[in-house]
Amino acid sequence: MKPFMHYIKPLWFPAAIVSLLSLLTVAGTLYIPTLTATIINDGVLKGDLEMITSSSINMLVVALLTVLSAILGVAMSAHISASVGKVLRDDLVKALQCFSLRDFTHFGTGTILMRTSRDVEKIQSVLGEGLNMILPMPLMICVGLGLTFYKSWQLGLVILAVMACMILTIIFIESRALPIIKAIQLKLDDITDLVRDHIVGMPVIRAFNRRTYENDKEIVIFTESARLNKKLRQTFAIGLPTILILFNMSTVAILWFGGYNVSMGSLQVGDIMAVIEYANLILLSMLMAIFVIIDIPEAIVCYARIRELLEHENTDTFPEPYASSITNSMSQSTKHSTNQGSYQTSTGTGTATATATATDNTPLLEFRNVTFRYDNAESPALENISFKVYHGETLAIMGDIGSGKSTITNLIPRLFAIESGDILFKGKSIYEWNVDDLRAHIGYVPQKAYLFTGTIDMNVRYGAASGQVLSVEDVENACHLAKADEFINRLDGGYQYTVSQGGTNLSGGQRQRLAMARALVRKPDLFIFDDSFSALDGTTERAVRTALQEELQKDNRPALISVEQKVSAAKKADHILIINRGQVAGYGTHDELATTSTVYQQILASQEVTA
Ligand SMILES: Nc1ncnc2c1ncn2[C@@H]1O[C@H](COP(=O)(O)OP(=O)(O)OP(=O)(O)O)[C@@H](O)[C@H]1O
Repeated sequence: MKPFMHYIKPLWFPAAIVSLLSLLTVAGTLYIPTLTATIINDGVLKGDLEMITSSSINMLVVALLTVLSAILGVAMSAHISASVGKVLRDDLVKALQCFSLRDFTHFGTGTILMRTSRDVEKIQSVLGEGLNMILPMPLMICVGLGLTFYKSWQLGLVILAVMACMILTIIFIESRALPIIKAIQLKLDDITDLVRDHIVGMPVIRAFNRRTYENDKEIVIFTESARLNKKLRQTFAIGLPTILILFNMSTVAILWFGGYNVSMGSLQVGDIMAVIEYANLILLSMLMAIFVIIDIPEAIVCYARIRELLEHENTDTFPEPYASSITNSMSQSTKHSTNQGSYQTSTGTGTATATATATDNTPLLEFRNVTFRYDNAESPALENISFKVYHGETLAIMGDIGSGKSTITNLIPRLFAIESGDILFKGKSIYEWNVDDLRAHIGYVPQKAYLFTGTIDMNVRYGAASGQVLSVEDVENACHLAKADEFINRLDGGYQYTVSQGGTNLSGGQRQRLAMARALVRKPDLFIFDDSFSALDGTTERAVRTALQEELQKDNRPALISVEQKVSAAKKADHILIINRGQVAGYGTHDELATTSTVYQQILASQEVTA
């Protein structure tokens, strides 16, 4: 695990200033009671008014300087903790961008959200408070105890004894609290998952009157969380009064031993006042430091949880013969680059660029005996899939629900890695492509259109490949092709209309059209439309399909792979791929399949289409 100091190192200068300021604060804080003792012993008891006045002025100046250095120290430590928090969050975001889709499923949304928010927050607060509270503590103890022993060794021993009792109490509390803290953190992850599910699924919950059912689930998890929190508070409740009692007992013991020493003539009254003040400062400083120290184990757990994400190796495997070369290149590449997607920037054995042109006979895309399995699935979702798509061609994929159509489309931009076989793009395995370059050639419209918080313009521009500069006309033209311009112009602010998270303030059809515009603006070589037309009305669908056909005639002759539900749409494609239970059940034109494929014949029959 990368040591935490790695994050502090670049901040050595502000850290050094905080240390210096805390030294000044401690010196000033301890100087005040020393001065008090002098005022009482040499001023008050001897009736020396001049001495009292000059010492009081001194005390005022020292007090002001001490306050100033304390304020500066707090400001500096806030700067350090905020900077560390920022770097940690940056690292986390970069690491998450390198996660495969499997990895997200493996960890779960709740824990990822908690680690990037609450865990970082905890580390930040413990670091900030630690610099303010823990850093001055050793100095306060050493100098405070030294001054006390100088005045009276018996009083020094009293403070030491109280400190020892305090430490034992804290160790006892902490050993009981730590397992509860860990359990609370796991529960918080579950709560985040549950609440997120409820917010996203609220329409379904309401429509099906499942409020009570969901409430019951909430009650179980919230009750358990409340029980753990109560247990934690009870654990602390035993300890804190004990510490306060020890605190007060120290004053009583100092007065008792101090009074005895004064009566024996070995101590002055002012010294007792000073020692009480030293004891208060030492114990208070210890107490405040302990409050932060109590939080350190929790912060360590948080850091370990964060590191688990930061150091997580992408779990996707690669098909032979690319596995070893990709693994090697991954280990050499800069980890956690900022590319969006599953792998590091230089995954793939090379940085292949287009090796075939529109006039070549090389297929634009070729699946060669591809087999793919989802995590922990007993049987593969796809088995031995083979087909080719050429430039300018349209391929419709059809099949039953859950037969594997979307899975095929997801494999092309390497959202998942295949188990065996190969997928070739422009004659090169997609595993030999630099993943960013590969994706730059693909305009992907997922089955469920997702939009990001921001403007419509920003969401469409999201489709730009890296380095591609888009003009206003490019955005408007893509929206026109996707027939999105009609509704955009009716919205308040048009292209600057604010889209809420996920695009929930737009209809399903509007979201789908923007998702298409996002793919079109990229001007890719391969369009992948995963059942993207089903959310559109008939007129819009026809208009978009016509516009898309015109795009396929452009100079770069892009191809289109489209998952289709309706035979009426699929029959216009150059080829149709029929998938049944993860296997190819037919490939050919509509006419060919209508006579050769029983699965296609069943689809025709179900849609009452005659061959
Ligand atoms: N992320 C996943 N993890 C595990 N299994 C999955 C995952 N996604 C899909 N599957 C399974 O893989 C199979 C193929 O799913 P896929 O989504 O490709 O089907 P589809 O033909 O596109 O279905 P639909 O017509 O409903 O969109 C299904 O049996 C499904 O249960």
